[in-house]
Amino acid sequence: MRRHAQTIITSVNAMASCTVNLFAGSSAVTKNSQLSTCTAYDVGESTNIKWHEGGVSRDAKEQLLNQKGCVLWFTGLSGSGKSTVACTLEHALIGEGKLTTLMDGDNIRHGLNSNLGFSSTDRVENIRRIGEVSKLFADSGIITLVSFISPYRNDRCKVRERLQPGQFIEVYMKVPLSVCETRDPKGLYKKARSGQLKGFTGIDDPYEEPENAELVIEAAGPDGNLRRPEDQAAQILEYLKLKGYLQASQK
Ligand SMILES: Nc1ncnc2c1ncn2[C@@H]1O[C@H](COP(=O)(O)OS(=O)(=O)O)[C@@H](OP(=O)(O)O)[C@H]1O
Ligand SMILES: Nc1ncnc2c1ncn2[C@@H]1O[C@H](COP(=O)(O)OP(=O)(O)O)[C@@H](O)[C@H]1O
Repeated sequence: MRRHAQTIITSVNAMASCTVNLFAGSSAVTKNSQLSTCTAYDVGESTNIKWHEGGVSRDAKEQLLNQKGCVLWFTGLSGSGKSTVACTLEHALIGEGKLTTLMDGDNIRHGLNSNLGFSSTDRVENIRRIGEVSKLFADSGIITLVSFISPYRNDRCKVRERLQPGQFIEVYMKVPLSVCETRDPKGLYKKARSGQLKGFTGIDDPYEEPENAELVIEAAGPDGNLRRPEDQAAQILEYLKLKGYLQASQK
């Protein structure tokens, strides 16, 4: 009962700051009208909408889970190991008693984003949409792993801007094209090289490397040998522990 009351107080306090963060990162927000009880806004294509305040705060959820909600954004060429390492890391986090979710480009394109292809316009929308979904998860205190090529720097920056400072952790799978191409588990590089597949990232579509990624996961270790996915995932887990993501803020 006491804990319940505390949670409610925290939520009410959080409501006060809600309006400040309301439209952070949104574009084209204009006041539309003063309705009888509230102010209505136009946002993008949506008109006469109002933000509903008063949900349970992120902090209350983080206390419940004893972790900090964040987005681990894996980016890199096809075959760089994004899915493998994200998956390995997710298992390790669950082993530590943490709540996670994992969104993978290939899988999300089977459902939510099945209406998108690989034109630059569609890739932009793919990343915008997943950026928004990942924000919803992170704002619920969940450690959110996102594994998309996300080739354009500007799109990744926009997702970062939508999140609170420290909530977006860019993980760059820095694996040379030659290594990815040798792996080629789906035979897509072969198809792209032969001209059967057009607009393939790294071949005839650009990949813009991150400039300030929180984590750069190198393909090879100091001995020059290729690193194992388990070791790459361990590097990320260590970072999360060191930076305090695996516990809630102290009260
Ligand atoms: N033209 C082209 N370019 C790049 N990748 C292609 C393409 N066509 C299909 N695929 C397959 O789709 C997977 C990448 O999807 P993403 O949603 O991560 O791509 S993006 O972020 O919108 O660029 C990617 O999966 P991964 O290999 O896991 O990265 C490919 O299997
Ligand atoms: N660290 C690694 N060392 C060797 N092979 C790897 C490593 N990480 C991934 N792989 C292999 O490379 C291929 C591509 O990995 P995947 O995780 O599907 O990459 P992506 O999601 O970036 O396309 C798979 O066959 C996987 O088993």
